[in-house]
Amino acid sequence: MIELHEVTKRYGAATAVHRLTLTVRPGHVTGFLGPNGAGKSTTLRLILGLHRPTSGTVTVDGRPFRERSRGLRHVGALLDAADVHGGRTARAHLRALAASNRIPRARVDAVLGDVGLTSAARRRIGGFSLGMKQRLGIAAALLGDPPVLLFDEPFNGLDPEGVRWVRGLFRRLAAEGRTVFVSSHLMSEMAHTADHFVVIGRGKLIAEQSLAEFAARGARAGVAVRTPDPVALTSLLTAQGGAVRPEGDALAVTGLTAAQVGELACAHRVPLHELLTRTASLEEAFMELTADSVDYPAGGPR
Ligand SMILES: Nc1ncnc2c1ncn2[C@@H]1O[C@H](COP(=O)(O)OP(=O)(O)OP(=O)(O)O)[C@@H](O)[C@H]1O
Repeated sequence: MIELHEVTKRYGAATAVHRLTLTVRPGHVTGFLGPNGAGKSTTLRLILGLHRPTSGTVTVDGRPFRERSRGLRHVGALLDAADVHGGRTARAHLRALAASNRIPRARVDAVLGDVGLTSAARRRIGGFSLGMKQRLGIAAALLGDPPVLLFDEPFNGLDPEGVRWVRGLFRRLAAEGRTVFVSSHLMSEMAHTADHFVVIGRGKLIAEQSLAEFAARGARAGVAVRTPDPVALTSLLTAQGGAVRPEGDALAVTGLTAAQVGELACAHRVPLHELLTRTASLEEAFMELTADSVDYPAGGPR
């Protein structure tokens, strides 16, 4: 379990993380989302003890991570796949990590196999593609068979097969009872990978919830219905407390379930041509949640 309590991190006058309190639990893949500059990488570095909080406490399984020797046995992390010694071979890199964490050498070839790099084990890392470096970084995170795993943007540079593999790997690690905390900008990937989400903006917690709760909160969540008699149906639905607005040739309804809409229409003999429950995509929900916290919005099309 990862616990942050009232954590603030300032760099000079800039506040990267502001009074952040959150718990990341075992048995789940928890997605860590936020716009550029929201404080995700800083938070991961605080968890790993690479930065000290200006105030507040950060613990992993009840203790600050910094206090643990042989850290890779407790927490495996991939922060920056490019941050490796290019002159070393993949195997030498992992052997050095294993030796300094008293991890049996046999684990090195095991994790190289797990990430599909066995045939590249003797090659120098400097010649690796970004995707291969990501795989190597994931191998390093798995090396100590740790109960807690942190990944910063792990999908970067991976081909579709790699993305699918990482997705399955994270789910497997969580199913084994580990804590898996993953930051990513790829909402669609996270929707397929994570079952819990933590969203931050400008260093502050915006939401901490399950995938279902997250998707249900978007403005597009609700019921869509098509009928040849929208006037009659609109007055029926609003009389029952629903909010109705036209959307193309359909009506978007909130405040009533699809079952309620269908039963009302049936009872009053209003024909329906289509009736469906909609959830917002993760991306839509994310955009709505973070709309006020975007530091670097892109200009619109010109
Ligand atoms: N070492 C540092 N010195 C000064 N400011 C920093 C430092 N590291 C981060 N910051 C600032 O803290 C804020 C949060 O940065 P951070 O990298 O944690 O965000 P992020 O959510 O990981 O962003 P991105 O999605 O773009 O990677 C930013 O405003 C950044 O400029």
